[in-house]
Amino acid sequence: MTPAEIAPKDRLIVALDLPSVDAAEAMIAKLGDSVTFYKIGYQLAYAGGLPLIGKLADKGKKVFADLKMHDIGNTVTRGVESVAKLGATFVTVHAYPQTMKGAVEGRGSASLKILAVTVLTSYNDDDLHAAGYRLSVSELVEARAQQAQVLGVDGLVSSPEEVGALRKIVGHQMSLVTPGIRPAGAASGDQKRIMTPGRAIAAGADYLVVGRPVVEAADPKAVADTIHAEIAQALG
Ligand SMILES: O=c1ccn([C@@H]2O[C@H](COP(=O)(O)O)[C@@H](O)[C@H]2O)c(=O)[nH]1
Repeated sequence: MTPAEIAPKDRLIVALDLPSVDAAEAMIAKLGDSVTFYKIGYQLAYAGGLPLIGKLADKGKKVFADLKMHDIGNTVTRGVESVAKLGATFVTVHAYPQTMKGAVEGRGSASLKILAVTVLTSYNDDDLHAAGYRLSVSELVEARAQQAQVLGVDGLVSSPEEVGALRKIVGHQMSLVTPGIRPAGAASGDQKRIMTPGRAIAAGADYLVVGRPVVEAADPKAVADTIHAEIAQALG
């Protein structure tokens, strides 16, 4: 999908990092028409949140199943086959060659898009070295993007800091999805590679993932609306 084909409202993906389906449904009600795209990750998925994917899809919302799969290829293939039946738009896998190959096989011709997580946005070079990698964050993100492209993956998850370099590698063939988004003045928490919504869009990100700055806000809808306004301004 080219940037012009993405509905501006869909560019903000709100991470429903909440402890229960009831809490998630209350947040979705608060956000109302302001948010069209939601992300379900570990916290909600393991609290019984997977059926929300179909419920949200039935209401015309899009859902990103942030399951960050990583296992032997056959298990990833079968897992993605199951996720493809839930109604999600995106599912994540870690950007290891066997994992990405298995995921693309499991997707087959389904409409589900596979996103490969390049290097988590809470990691910097020191964290990668502590985990045994010799490459820097930017080198590893770029190497994994090249592998993902060859294997037929649909999109990449990276920090907005890498988006410019990634566009040069993958053009507009792959969607670039960026967590690590912080409105000016928001606490970074455990995120290490961060950018504001406006700068991330200007850098070329297709989708922005925002969790705590929205779901922990006193007025989540007001924060989501402000992010949309910043996105619109950056898009010109
Ligand atoms: O590299 C990654 C991949 C996924 N995430 C997820 O995005 C949200 C970000 O939440 P914030 O509260 O806005 O920090 C969260 O669900 C992560 O699991 C990521 O942050 N970085």
